[in-house]
Amino acid sequence: MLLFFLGSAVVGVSLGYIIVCFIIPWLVPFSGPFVLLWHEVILEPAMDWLKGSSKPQRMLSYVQRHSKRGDPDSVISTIDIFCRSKEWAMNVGDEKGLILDKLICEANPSIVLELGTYCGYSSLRIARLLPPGGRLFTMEFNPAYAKIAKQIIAWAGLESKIQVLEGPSGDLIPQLKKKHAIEKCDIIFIDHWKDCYLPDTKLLEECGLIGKGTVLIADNVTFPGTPDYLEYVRNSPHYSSQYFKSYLEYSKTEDGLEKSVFLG
Ligand SMILES: C[S@@+](CC[C@H](N)C(=O)[O-])C[C@H]1O[C@@H](n2cnc3c(N)ncnc32)[C@H](O)[C@@H]1O
Repeated sequence: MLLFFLGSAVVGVSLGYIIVCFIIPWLVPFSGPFVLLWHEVILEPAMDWLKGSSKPQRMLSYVQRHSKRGDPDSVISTIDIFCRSKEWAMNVGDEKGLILDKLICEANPSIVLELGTYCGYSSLRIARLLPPGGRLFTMEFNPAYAKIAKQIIAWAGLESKIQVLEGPSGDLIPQLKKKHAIEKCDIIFIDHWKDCYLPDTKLLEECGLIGKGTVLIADNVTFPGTPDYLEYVRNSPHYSSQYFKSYLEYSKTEDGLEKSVFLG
């Protein structure tokens, strides 16, 4: 009887171990909602508790230990390695990142605005491609994320090209013209909370920061999805819009970028 009980316990624990350590992590990348649930709601708080640090702090420390200081490409690829092999994070990621790179190079922008900095991954991708004199303004309302982003940007040596503006985009956008002498944005990379995409786009229009030729690049338009924003840019006679299919960062779930050029 005791042997049967012990045997059942060993089989149960082994099965649980296999499910938690192998089957769930293998299945997670195929389902967007599971990616977020597993990584953001289950793993991240557990790691924070076990390690006594936040994920952005662990990312910064990994970057400082494994990347070449002053080399943005090395910092970017090190963050990708961290996110693929250690902990998933909500950067635009390496696959959509290549599309973003291409769109930035095609537009050759002088002034770029980014909505949603997080740890500065996409800021680095964009800023390293700017022409001499080009500037990136990036907005982040979480002070802890903004602090890490500034340190990662400084580690990559791009602090002269990137200005991190701390606060909610809805408050910061109306200040851009006067406070930062911006006439209009050449590119706007939209990657903050998904329900802010449409109201902030309309606010940018009202403030005169979107002009003829301004290119909007919106991330996560398929997953988690931004239906109201897509409906607006795809049906407005003022925009010419194009979808670039890809995958949710560090996963196998479909996602994509929407490029929308303001026609005037
Ligand atoms: C998806 S992450 C940005 C990822 C980043 N663009 C990258 O690819 O590396 C979204 C970020 O936007 C910030 N955020 C969300 N809504 C915001 C708002 N209204 N104003 C400023 N920051 C916001 C969040 O705190 C979060 O850090």
